[in-house]
Amino acid sequence: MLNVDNIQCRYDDAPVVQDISFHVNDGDIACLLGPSGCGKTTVLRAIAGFQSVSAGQITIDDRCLSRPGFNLEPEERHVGMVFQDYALFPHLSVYDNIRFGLRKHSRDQQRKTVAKMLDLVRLTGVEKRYPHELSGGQQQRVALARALAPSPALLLMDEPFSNLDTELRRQLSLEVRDILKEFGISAILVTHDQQEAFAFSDQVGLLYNGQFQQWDTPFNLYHEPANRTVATFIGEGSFLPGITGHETNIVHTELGALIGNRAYPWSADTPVDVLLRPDDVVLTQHGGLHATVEKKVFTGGATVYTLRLPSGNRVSALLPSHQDFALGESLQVGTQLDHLIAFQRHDIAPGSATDKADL
Ligand SMILES: Nc1ncnc2c1ncn2[C@@H]1O[C@H](COP(=O)(O)OP(=O)(O)OP(=O)(O)O)[C@@H](O)[C@H]1O
Repeated sequence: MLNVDNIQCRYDDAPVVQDISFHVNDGDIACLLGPSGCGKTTVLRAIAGFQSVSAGQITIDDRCLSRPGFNLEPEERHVGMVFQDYALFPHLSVYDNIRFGLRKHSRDQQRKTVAKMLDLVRLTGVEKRYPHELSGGQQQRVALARALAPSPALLLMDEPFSNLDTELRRQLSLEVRDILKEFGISAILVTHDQQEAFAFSDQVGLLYNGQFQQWDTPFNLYHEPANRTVATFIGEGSFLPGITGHETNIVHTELGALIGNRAYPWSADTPVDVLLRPDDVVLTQHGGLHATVEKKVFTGGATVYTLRLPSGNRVSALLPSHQDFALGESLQVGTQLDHLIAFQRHDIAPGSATDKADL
């Protein structure tokens, strides 16, 4: 449906994002994730028509929206937008805010659409109120209703939940996802919150320094990171040094011989770093290694421990919180892995194809 083909955007003649390609299928929710300043909003603004492209093109259903020298007006794109700060008109009632994009429709049609939208965002009954008479969460629902009222082909959302407190943020983002899915609305979310990106989206693109590091499902970003940047940014994890064995799927580490399920491209005795997620590190009864509890973060159902291994290397372990270990306590730990993600150490530039292997 939406096709972003190799676009580049510039500010003051310097490229800010480049080589950006992805597509969004009908009814899919995509997400642009990345640290502050990596270019997420710039890509979103290019799709909305507020930012021109200096290379590549953007199309919706084969209709060209942008290419160098051509920028279809934002209002001609059939794209809705929801912003972080709600951007409601303060002097207009909820009713008038929602019907703002429906000025070409008949009064009767406007009334029916506004009622339908209020029902959709579960706000029926507040149409006469003004934005300042609503909570932040309610204002954002009105903004969503306003953006969806003209039936856009695509909804763009720029950090729409970040002005809300944590609990409301989680709750509203799940509700909005349900609404989009129920009505088959395609959308792109911009966020720097990884948990939000994972819970909300079908596909996530990780942007770093203006370039995509990986465009994939949340599951693959977590379990199959394409390079060190993705492995470091996504999820919690530690890199444990190891040496490849003579068998092409084994890495020898302090935590024992870790066995992957695929062959790696390196010769024996190559220094590598193995990515260990906190749920890969487990307590063992027999064998294993003694590790000292250095830090602990209680998260409710589980506790994340930072463990120091005899070598001084540190790993994280996610353990059920009913087993409560004290700082300084010694635990016997091992690993439980489905497959290995390893990166060759130092001698190849991070991010290059041969730098990484799934084992
Ligand atoms: N109008 C502008 N003129 C010049 N540089 C800009 C302009 N807007 C953004 N930039 C720069 O472009 C880069 C990308 O900005 P952008 O807003 O797209 O990042 P972002 O990933 O959305 O960040 P954040 O999460 O902080 O909103 C930043 O370095 C920013 O300083």
